[in-house]
Amino acid sequence: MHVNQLTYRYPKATRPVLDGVSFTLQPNKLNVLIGQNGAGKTTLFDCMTGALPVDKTSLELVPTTDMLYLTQLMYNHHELTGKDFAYFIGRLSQRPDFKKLESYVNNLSTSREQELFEHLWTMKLGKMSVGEKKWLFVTLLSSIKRSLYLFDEPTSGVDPASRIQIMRRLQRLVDEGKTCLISTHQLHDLAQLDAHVIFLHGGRVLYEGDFQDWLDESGTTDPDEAFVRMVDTPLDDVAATR
Ligand SMILES: Nc1ncnc2c1ncn2[C@@H]1O[C@H](COP(=O)(O)OP(=O)(O)OP(=O)(O)O)[C@@H](O)[C@H]1O
Repeated sequence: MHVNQLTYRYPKATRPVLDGVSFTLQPNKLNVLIGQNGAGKTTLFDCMTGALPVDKTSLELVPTTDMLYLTQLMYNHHELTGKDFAYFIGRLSQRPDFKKLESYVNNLSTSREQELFEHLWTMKLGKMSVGEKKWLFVTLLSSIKRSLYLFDEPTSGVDPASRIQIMRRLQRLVDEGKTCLISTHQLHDLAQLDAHVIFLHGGRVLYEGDFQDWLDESGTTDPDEAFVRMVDTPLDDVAATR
């Protein structure tokens, strides 16, 4: 799946947020979109999923009905319990067997995940912590069968242990042959994964490739430092590499 020369400008904005963005999603790696606040990551997800109107010829993806997109603004009805939300997801995915707690729990890989799921089953969404809700949403939504999964910052506000659980769940999707694109600011988490990095900067893709190669090219083992070095690159130099 490819994105080719995608351009998007918000109405009334003077400059496009995305200005000829091109990359190829790797099916066997976790694709990770990184970039500064305001670089256009959410805008890119919205363009890819049809939430924003773009020239369709710039998108070589599966149909939107075969995508799953978890936005940062997660659906949130405070009175719904984890179980209610699971029913809702079960209806979406047309999998009636998801009406039972056991069918979810059996799918979970660790006892910690199983305990957390049972804990959240009867809890209202309004009472869950940010991290608990994110973990629950990613866990339930990743059970829906799609070819392309897009998760906008699935681990922001999540403690390190739960971040690892979420990343493992995403890795499992990749292992099952699904294509997965996430955005994150937690770059150290990527060291544990086989990540394909897409670095968005100045409206363009400044780097696309393996996480480890990116570190090597940046001349540091610290991904945060590599990030700073990239965003410190003058935009004229970005233009020169186009
Ligand atoms: N509806 C809108 N109208 C006009 N400008 C917008 C709109 N939504 C976002 N923008 C602008 O587009 C730019 C990209 O925003 P976007 O949310 O895509 O960034 P992001 O990379 O996801 O940032 P973050 O890491 O903070 O989540 C920002 O400058 C933002 O102010």
